Amino acid sequence: MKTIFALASAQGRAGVSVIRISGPEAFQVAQNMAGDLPPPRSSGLRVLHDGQGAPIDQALVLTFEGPNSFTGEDVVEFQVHGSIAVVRAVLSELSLDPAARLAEAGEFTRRALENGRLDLPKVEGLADLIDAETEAQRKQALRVLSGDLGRKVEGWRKDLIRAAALIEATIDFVDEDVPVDVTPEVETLLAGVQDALDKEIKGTLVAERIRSGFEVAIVGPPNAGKSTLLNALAGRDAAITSEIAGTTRDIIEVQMDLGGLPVTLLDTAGLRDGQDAIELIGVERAISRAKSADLRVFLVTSAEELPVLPEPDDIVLRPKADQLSDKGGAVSGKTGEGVSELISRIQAIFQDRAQVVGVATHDRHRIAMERARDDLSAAAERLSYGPEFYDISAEELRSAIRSLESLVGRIDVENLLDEIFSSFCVGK
Ligand SMILES: Nc1nc2c(ncn2[C@@H]2O[C@H](COP(=O)(O)OP(=O)(O)OP(=O)(O)O)[C@@H](O)[C@H]2O)c(=O)[nH]1
Ligand SMILES: [K+]
Ligand SMILES: [Mg+2]
Repeated sequence: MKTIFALASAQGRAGVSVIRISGPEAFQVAQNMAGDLPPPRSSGLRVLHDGQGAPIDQALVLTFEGPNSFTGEDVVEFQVHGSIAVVRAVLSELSLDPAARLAEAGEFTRRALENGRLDLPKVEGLADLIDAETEAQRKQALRVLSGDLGRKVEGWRKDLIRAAALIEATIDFVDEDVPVDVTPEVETLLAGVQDALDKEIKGTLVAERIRSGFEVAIVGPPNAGKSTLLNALAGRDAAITSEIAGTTRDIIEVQMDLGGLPVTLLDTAGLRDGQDAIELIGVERAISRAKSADLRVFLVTSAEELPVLPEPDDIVLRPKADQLSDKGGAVSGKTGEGVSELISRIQAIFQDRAQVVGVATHDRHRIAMERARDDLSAAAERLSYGPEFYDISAEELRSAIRSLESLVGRIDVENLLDEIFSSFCVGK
């Protein structure tokens, strides 16, 4: 394994930049620049030199001896002044060392995985944590990174292995006429895992929203004040507003952090018939995006104006509250009346939906769990056909176990790695 190095902190000017070196020759490579290293798991101030002995910068040097490091290999970190020139000089000096090369994107994490320092969900959690922009995203990523999913999968796996063993034991006794009915215990084990899988599968769909954002579409007739409301919610002039009906045509998207939850607000074209061809395309898009959004805010003066049937959580408000004497259920983007109530309402709806998120958070998790669940129901059904089907039932259980193992990366990992690591940047 070649020793690798990279800038581990963000590119550009900063107070401090961190350069990480990992691999069997990390200590030697670091010594060539820093002289004597501090003992493992401690830090020391050193002057980094180039090959001619000229100083580059003063650095705080941290040493970690494998396997007790992020990658599981010997690791040295240089904390240097966060200057573009300093970082460039240190990296180019390191690249002159024949014992080391620049790391590829995600290569540190990949080594951590290969050395058993992280399992696959933890790698995904780490990627999510690095990408996290809101509180909900940070918490969700941390749950994955903490290894909860790996522990849960281990529990399910144990239950299924026990169930398979019970079935197989019965198969051995079938000829000997020993009446051991293990099916009640097997059924209980299978039902327990199936239940848990169902819950987690449901949660992954919402978890995906926490990562990418919940969509909220604002819909209503032309000139209802949709764009004005969007601007008020976003706190900036994201959409053009005017007294001309049919101002908005394309869908305008604004990303917001709503009480820690990522939300994408959609402003849509006013819904009406028989205008020019371009406006009609806008109306079609408005309707289809409104339907697929997670929530709709209708700005309408009467029920007849509703373009689609509201779903249970949807919010129906009357526009231009400032012009109404009865302001109940009305909002005004212009004066701000009712806007903070609307924000709280949207926030409460999504916080409520976010409750169902368990420890599985990725599409990859969902797909593996769905496969396991399908195998489990097949196994359970077969079991009920009687002893002649125990063989095939046990085989289906083993297939379910394999699906769960792929979830934590025990098997079938190689083809997944490239996909997962492609989202990492160099130095992670
Ligand atoms: N009095 C009052 N006027 C408003 C309010 N909201 C919007 N308006 C005015 O109503 C007109 C239309 O506002 P827009 O925000 O462009 O309406 P829209 O629903 O986006 O219109 P389209 O994009 O054409 O469908 C503008 O002249 C706004 O200034 C409000 O709350 N109160
Ligand atoms: K308008
Ligand atoms: Mg508009």
